Amino acid sequence: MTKVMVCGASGKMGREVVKAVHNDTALTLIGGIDLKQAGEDLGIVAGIGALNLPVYASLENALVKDKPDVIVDFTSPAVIFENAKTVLSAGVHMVIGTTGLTEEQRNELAAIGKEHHANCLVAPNFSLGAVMMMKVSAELAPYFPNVEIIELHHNHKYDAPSGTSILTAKLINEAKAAAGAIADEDLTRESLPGARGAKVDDVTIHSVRLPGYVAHQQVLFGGYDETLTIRHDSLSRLSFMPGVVLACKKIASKPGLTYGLEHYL
Ligand SMILES: NC(=O)C1=CN([C@@H]2O[C@H](COP(=O)(O)OP(=O)(O)OC[C@H]3O[C@@H](n4cnc5c(N)ncnc54)[C@H](OP(=O)(O)O)[C@@H]3O)[C@@H](O)[C@H]2O)C=CC1
Ligand SMILES: O=C(O)C1=N[C@H](C(=O)O)C[C@H](O)C1
Repeated sequence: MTKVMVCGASGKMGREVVKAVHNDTALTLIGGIDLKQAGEDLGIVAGIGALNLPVYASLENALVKDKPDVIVDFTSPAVIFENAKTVLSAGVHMVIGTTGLTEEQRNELAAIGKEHHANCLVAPNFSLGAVMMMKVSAELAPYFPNVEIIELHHNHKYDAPSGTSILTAKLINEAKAAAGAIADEDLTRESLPGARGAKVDDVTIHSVRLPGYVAHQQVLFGGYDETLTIRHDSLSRLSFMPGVVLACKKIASKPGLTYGLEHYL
């Protein structure tokens, strides 16, 4: 049985992860970490009734009390780098759903994990549909090198652009570079700063934040008198749970730091 702790346990994602891990027969939930709900019962925090499991005030507190096989982190871009350093240095595998890690930070974490024999998955999106959207977008990009992304999220999201859109743009840019495909030059002048969105190399990303949305993304390809749009919608946070559970089960057999759930499928 794989012993799992959930960091960010009382958050929107954390509560769903607590339930999903608790409901899986191959995983054993042993505790959670969350600042404000520390000292409470993890099951009560997740809304499923008492489980007689602790919520710790910090990762450090949790790791001196018990040693999980895996820590799943859904906290915030402001703390994820420090959290990951703490977990990997303790020799514990880490499944990271939290967005915001830079390439440089991922490289540093890979080195720490290697030194302490701890594996790490950084997955900006755990839903199967989103992974397929990214894969198909990369396959289309050499044929349609003119591409923009619109990502739409709830208004409590910490970051913009989303982690998913950044990884999508990276995969598209890599596919275009490998094929030698080049987009038309964008000669537009912005009459209002920000009107054309943000660039990740050759791909423009537009971020929408509104109440009512969960997590959605469109990848728009423009061609010769035609357009092609790929759209993915997470209708609730349950869409991420099969990917999180799969990652907890597989991480012990995936050495090093992996970026993207596609490498686990
Ligand atoms: N990879 C994926 O598939 C997905 C990734 N995400 C990402 O996950 C992250 C969290 O999203 P979401 O659940 O919506 O956010 P929430 O704000 O709902 O939850 C974050 C939780 O983490 C807690 N927290 C903050 N700092 C710490 C810390 N140092 N130690 C322990 N707990 C801490 C917060 O507590 P407090 O409120 O007290 O600060 C809060 O309870 C974001 O980066 C988001 O983009 C979201 C959905 C899917
Ligand atoms: O904050 C969110 O909600 C989400 N964050 C991730 C991202 O930034 O891509 C994954 C998903 O889009 C939901």
